[in-house]
Amino acid sequence: MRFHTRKWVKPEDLNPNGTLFGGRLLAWIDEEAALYTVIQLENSKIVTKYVSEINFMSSAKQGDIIEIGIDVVNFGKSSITLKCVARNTMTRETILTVDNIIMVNLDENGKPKPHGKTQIEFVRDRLK
Ligand SMILES: CCCCCCCCCCCCCCCC(=O)SCCNC(=O)CCNC(=O)[C@H](O)C(C)(C)COP(=O)(O)OP(=O)(O)OC[C@H]1O[C@@H](n2cnc3c(N)ncnc32)[C@H](O)[C@@H]1OP(=O)(O)O
Repeated sequence: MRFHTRKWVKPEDLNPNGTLFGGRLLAWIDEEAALYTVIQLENSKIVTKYVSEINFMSSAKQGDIIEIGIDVVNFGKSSITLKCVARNTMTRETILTVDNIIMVNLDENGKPKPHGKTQIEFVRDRLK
């Protein structure tokens, strides 16, 4: 799994207990999954369709740095299934895992559209 994104936990990211607000982390993950999908499917019209169980395993505090990793579980016809791990850079503890995030490729009318992709592509390979 590749960890592309880092986030710094700031005061506005905390819950009343003083630890990272779970909803904030989920928003970061949704954004990361959307960007990953846009790049892989080469289409900016995509949506989050389904998110499986989310397992919060540890927390983070102000000043911690969070890394978000995404990997592809499956390429469907119009969908792509991703999995995600968020971890604390300093402690290397896993903060949460999400087994299945289903993103759907859309046409101009907002209907599912086949994306034609079957494997992860890297930008450097597209340039060849
Ligand atoms: C350098 C780059 C710069 C880029 C710079 C621009 C960036 C720009 C980003 C903009 C992107 C932001 C995105 C942010 C993330 C949101 O905020 S998304 C907003 C929240 N999500 C939504 O509003 C989605 C609302 N739902 C829908 O519109 C419809 O349900 C959908 C998604 C069109 C699907 O319609 P549907 O009739 O259910 O379609 P259906 O054909 O049954 O299923 C489609 C696929 O989904 C699968 N599926 C459907 N339901 C399920 C389910 N419950 N479980 C599993 N799979 C399912 C099906 O199996 C099918 O997969 P395939 O077999 O085709 O692979």
